[in-house]
Amino acid sequence: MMALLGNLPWLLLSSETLAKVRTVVDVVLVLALTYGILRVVAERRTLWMVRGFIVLLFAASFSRAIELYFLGFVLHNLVIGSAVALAVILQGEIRIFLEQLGRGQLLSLMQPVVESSLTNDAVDLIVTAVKGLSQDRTGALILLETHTKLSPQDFTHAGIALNARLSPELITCIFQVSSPLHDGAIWVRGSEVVAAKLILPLSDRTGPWQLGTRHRAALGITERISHCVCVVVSEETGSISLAFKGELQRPLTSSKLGELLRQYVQNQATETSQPTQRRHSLKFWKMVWPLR
Ligand SMILES: Nc1ncnc2c1ncn2[C@@H]1O[C@H](COP(=O)(O)OP(=O)(O)OP(=O)(O)O)[C@@H](O)[C@H]1O
Repeated sequence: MMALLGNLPWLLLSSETLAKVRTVVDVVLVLALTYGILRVVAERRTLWMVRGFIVLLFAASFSRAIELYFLGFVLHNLVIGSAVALAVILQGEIRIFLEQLGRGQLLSLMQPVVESSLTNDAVDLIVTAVKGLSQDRTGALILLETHTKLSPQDFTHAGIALNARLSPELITCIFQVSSPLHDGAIWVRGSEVVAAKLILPLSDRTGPWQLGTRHRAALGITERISHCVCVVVSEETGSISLAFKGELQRPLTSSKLGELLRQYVQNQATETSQPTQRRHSLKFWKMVWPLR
């Protein structure tokens, strides 16, 4: 009886309408799944891969729908190959996705991406360290996350994990030439030094100055990823530079560096204090469409 009552609304619909409803539900579910996956994947290059995969998937389905069987066959096999490659590359993200599914936290897939922040306190500590390094002409490369997490795949080599509390003494110590960790960059998230000895992707640009590899590494990572800034101290001259979105500001005094970094903190706070709903839709469209 209950089953009959439950089926009543469906019985009232014609089979044609039912087919249309089913198609709409099907499309909505696929879009929701795509949205969920894109929400979990915060990192830009990973997002490119996932987006490429989704395009391939749609292309394969579309070519079959319009009966281009040979193209459909090739695309279908490409999808399978890419799925295997993605499963290997995106182990971490897939694990998070499956964990959330397993815990029944479907709604959390729609939540904003977890954000980590560069704080004014962290800026003060970094500026103190940079001031000392600059005076001693100790070369340094400090990568700072701003409002979205970086991941080891962003780097050419992810270095050595530290997960240590940020302090001027720690930074100074790491960059001493005698330290086994001094070569490469350090990665700072909030008030933590996540890792040292990172190798960053190099930029092809040399700019008006004949830039060495330390500065080109700062440009390289900030060209590729917009949610980070990179502080460079030149070993040769002690000059301080700041890279953001592939642009280098130099030479800076330590107080100017502090001022610029606090501005980033301020911008980040403004960005994350937008009404949640608007932020969701903006982030979604930013993810689906505009990546440089
Ligand atoms: N891809 C990279 N990622 C991270 N660090 C790097 C990278 N390439 C070079 N470095 C760091 O830069 C150092 C070499 O700096 P180099 O003299 O070539 O650059 P620079 O920009 O002229 O810097 P400086 O003015 O300090 O000499 C290396 O010892 C290493 O610590």
